[in-house]
Amino acid sequence: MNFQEGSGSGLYGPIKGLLSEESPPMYRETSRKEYVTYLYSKGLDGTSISARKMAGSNNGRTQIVDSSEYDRRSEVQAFDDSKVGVKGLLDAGITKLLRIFLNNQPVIEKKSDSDAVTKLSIPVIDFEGGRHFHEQDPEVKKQFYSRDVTRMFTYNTNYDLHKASTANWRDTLYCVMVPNPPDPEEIPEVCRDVLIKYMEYVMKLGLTLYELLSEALGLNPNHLEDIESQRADIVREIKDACENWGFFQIVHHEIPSSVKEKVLKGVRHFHEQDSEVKKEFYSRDVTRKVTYNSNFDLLKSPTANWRDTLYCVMAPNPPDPEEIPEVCREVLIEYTKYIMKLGLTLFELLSEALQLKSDHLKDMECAEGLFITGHYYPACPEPDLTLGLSGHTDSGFLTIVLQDQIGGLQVFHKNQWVDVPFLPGALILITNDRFKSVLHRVLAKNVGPRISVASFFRMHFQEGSESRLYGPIRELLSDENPPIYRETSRKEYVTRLYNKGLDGTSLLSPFKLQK
Ligand SMILES: O=C(O)CCC(=O)C(=O)O
Ligand SMILES: [Fe+2]
Repeated sequence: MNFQEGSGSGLYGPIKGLLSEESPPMYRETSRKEYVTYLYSKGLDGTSISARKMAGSNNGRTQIVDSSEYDRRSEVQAFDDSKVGVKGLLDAGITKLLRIFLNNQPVIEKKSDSDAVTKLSIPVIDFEGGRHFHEQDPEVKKQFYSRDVTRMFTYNTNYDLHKASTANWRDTLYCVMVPNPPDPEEIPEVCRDVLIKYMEYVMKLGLTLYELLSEALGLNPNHLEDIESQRADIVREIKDACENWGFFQIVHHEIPSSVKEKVLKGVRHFHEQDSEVKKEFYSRDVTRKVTYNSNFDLLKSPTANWRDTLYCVMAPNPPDPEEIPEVCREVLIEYTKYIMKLGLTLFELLSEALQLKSDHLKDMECAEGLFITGHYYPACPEPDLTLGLSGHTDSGFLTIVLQDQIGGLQVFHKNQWVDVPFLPGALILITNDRFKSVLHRVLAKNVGPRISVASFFRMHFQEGSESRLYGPIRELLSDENPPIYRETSRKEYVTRLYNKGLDGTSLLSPFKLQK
């Protein structure tokens, strides 16, 4: 807290639960005021302070293919029997796409036509706000220049200019954001919105870190935090994103960059192994926990996509580690732990956003099943004639997608396809049911490979109890809000997905009740 915030009389000292005769206190108690005053009077002196409509617009190029002109089934089968995937086709030097990849939707807009792609963009937090403040006209900035530590917003050069032996080459904008947020009008306009949003993310990250630090000290996870109120802001943002987009990007989550880089690399290594090594995994047997193939729906869908995938059923019953390809074994196991944890956090926030108790979605077993897919989209010789992944809605309760820097993922929003830009460190999340289940696809590109890892929270065929039925959450139903969908079992639902393939239509529509 800053000077003027909170109770002045609270004292802080070593956590009592950590003290004993062998570990007597090493530091005396102090008040916030004494501590922060000391910081300001000392300055930085080098010492410790000890403290995606489907047709889209028609102005693009169209591609119509009559699939009855050739024996599609046997060409598909021949491709499947080769077990080399689209990567194998590229490696063999093809420069023209096999017919099975040509898009036979009645119309597909030319994807590279930027006018056909919307100017709408996924809400992303602009972290440039701080820089804009400093690059304003000095006269504008002067009104904030102050050393009055009771002001919520100030700007100056070296907060300790008058105390420190050496001044530093730096100007700073200071903002006291919680517990009593300033009136937004007090925040410099050029960075107002971004500071407010940024604060929300930082508060959330702080909570997580406090929990981890508490646990590292062997204390109750809530020991170090009592700033839970900030969670309400995140829940509000999530509700808004889920109702309006069915999609959001998250930054500042708990998965270390190193783990994300390693899992993308691991998936790439798997796909770039010798075809003979990969063939032992090539299968369409949905009862196997770890398989690899090109287009899970190759034999059902109207068009093949330019993509190969490694599939791993990781929860509730993980495979024997030996079953996971060696080149990505360790990292997939590690990534699973992080994704399960992040999933639990997201299900809590989503439950709250639905005004249910935090554990509601978890208690419904939404977080029990995890199906991880490692996609490989090689550079495509004719990217305008096919797709990396046809338009679809996902089959799980929630999907967390990690994509690399190549891009190509799009979501359908307000009758337009919107690009999902690569954000370093961002995860992409797709929600189902009351919240929008967003239609999305991946473009094929002439650069690549593009790697992505999509983690679906859903059980696979053989997992969990077969009799369990899923339908609209009862607590969300009322006379004004009658159920829109009928109940279904996991088996019926997943079987439908596999029988239907990705044909550009919503997976949920067959489960709609008649009006
Ligand atoms: O590769 C991507 O970015 C998206 C993958 C996806 O939507 C899926 O696997 O369902
Ligand atoms: Fe998807």
